[in-house]
Amino acid sequence: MSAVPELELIEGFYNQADCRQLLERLLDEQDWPNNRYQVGERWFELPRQQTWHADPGIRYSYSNNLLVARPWTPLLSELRAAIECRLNAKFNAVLVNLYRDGNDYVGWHSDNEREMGDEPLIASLSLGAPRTFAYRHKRSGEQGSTRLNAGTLLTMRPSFQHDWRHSVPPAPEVADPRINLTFRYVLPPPN
Ligand SMILES: O=C(O)CCC(=O)C(=O)O
Ligand SMILES: [Fe+2]
Repeated sequence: MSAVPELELIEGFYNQADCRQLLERLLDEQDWPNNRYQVGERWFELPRQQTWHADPGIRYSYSNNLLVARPWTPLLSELRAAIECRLNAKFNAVLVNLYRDGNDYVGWHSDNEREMGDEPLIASLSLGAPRTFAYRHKRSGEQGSTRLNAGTLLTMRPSFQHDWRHSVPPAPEVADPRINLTFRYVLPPPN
């Protein structure tokens, strides 16, 4: 259940034992890059770490120079297959975010890049420390939030990106890491 119809929550998509193992494997296997990036003359530091994996030929300009597409690892492919099967959907890319502790966050945004087309369906799997997922309507300002526990699969329907922004705000009391994977379908480049 969730407060807005554009979001669908499936709690316990993975059980707690599986979640612990998946988190450990991802922390260990993912090769987290340096999270500093440059825009013009200025350097910024991303307030989390992330890797981007996509099928061959898929290009995506999220955060411009930060995202170099990597191949799917066996573990990421396994997660993709399980989620595709449950949701009866297809994904060709995943953004893996590591929130090292409660100081890491993602600011207000919507995932509406042109490369995802007009109807972006995004599936988001959470592992590790529970964090708050907040959303705010672009026009009315209506706000809401939901807690994303380990093992929760959140589906964001296309209209969610049209009408709402979302964020995972800092939570300084959280000491443990969280990994979130957002599976996406990016349109192949035209040619
Ligand atoms: O960590 C989350 O739950 C959300 C991540 C997110 O919004 C994104 O990757 O675009
Ligand atoms: Fe997002």
